[in-house]
Amino acid sequence: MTEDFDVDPVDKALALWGLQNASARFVAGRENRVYRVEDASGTYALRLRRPGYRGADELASELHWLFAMADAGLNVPEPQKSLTGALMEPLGERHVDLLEWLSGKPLGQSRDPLELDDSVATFRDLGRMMAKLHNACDAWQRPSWFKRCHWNLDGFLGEAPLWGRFWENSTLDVETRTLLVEFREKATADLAAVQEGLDYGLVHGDLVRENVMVDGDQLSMIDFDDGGFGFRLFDVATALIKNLGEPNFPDLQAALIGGYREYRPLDDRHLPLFMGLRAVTYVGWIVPRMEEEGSPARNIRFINTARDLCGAYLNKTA
Ligand SMILES: Nc1ncnc2c1ncn2[C@@H]1O[C@H](COP(=O)(O)OP(=O)(O)O)[C@@H](O)[C@H]1O
Ligand SMILES: N[C@@H](CCOP(=O)(O)O)C(=O)O
Repeated sequence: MTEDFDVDPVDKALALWGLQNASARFVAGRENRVYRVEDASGTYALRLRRPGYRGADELASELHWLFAMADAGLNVPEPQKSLTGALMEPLGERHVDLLEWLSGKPLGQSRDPLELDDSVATFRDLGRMMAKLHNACDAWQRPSWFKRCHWNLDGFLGEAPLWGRFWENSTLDVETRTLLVEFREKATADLAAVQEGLDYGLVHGDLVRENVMVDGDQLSMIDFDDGGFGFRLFDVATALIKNLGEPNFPDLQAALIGGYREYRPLDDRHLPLFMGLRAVTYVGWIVPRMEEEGSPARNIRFINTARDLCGAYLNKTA
């Protein structure tokens, strides 16, 4: 369903935060609708959350989590309270929230080569920031009603994976489908065998380049929409997967893991499994989005990455 969100709902939303005189510029709308809002009091990200993706309890959980992480000194956008003192407000069929606007620009775009002065140093910093996030998550006392998704065995590989039944993507050729089905079976057995020993807790879930902001030597994280309970290696795999084409990928990986280990232990023996798991999530994610602009090319890219990573995993562990 398309919605015609022009000035009206945005004005209504701004008024809920007492920002009726602020200027608002549309920034993004593929998932949530995001506006950059500015007035004398500061700059903010107004988010009209997409309907149907997360329940009100999950959205509220995300905001309380974010608030706690900002409070703990993490570089994340602090949610702003509305005039009623709430972190989010209902607006029609949606919920809206207002976050602190973080300075800088995204670390990169998925399809383009990285353009960083020192990509290895940046990935070391990213590893450090990720470990600090995991530490702060473990230290945080969650409210009893806290509810987020679970990136666990079922969430990746069960009958209804969080991002969809990747093996049923109708564009898969027979050979690739067979490979992904085989990966699903093997990954299920392997994850079941090792999961008890793996670091598990709250994870960002989508630390791709677009969700890491860079301002000078300062990094920050946005978009906790897919955050939930998960294996910490999932965050590592997510941060790495869109960089596989970088000529210095092994150095980026080593730097990320090295930076992480400065603040938190990390057993990376099962990283290839999580690279495969991360890759197949995208093959499922694209299925209901196949008609969107850019989707055919994205779909091919996701399938190729999954074929490479899952194929490598199966060959290595055969
Ligand atoms: N707090 C923020 N500070 C700065 N930029 C933001 C902030 N929140 C969102 N943005 C910008 O808006 C874009 C979309 O926001 P995001 O939360 O990633 O939504 P979605 O994943 O739904 O597209 C981001 O890529 C970023 O450019
Ligand atoms: N989950 C991503 C998928 C887009 O991947 P990309 O590699 O094309 O950037 C999203 O939310 O956009």
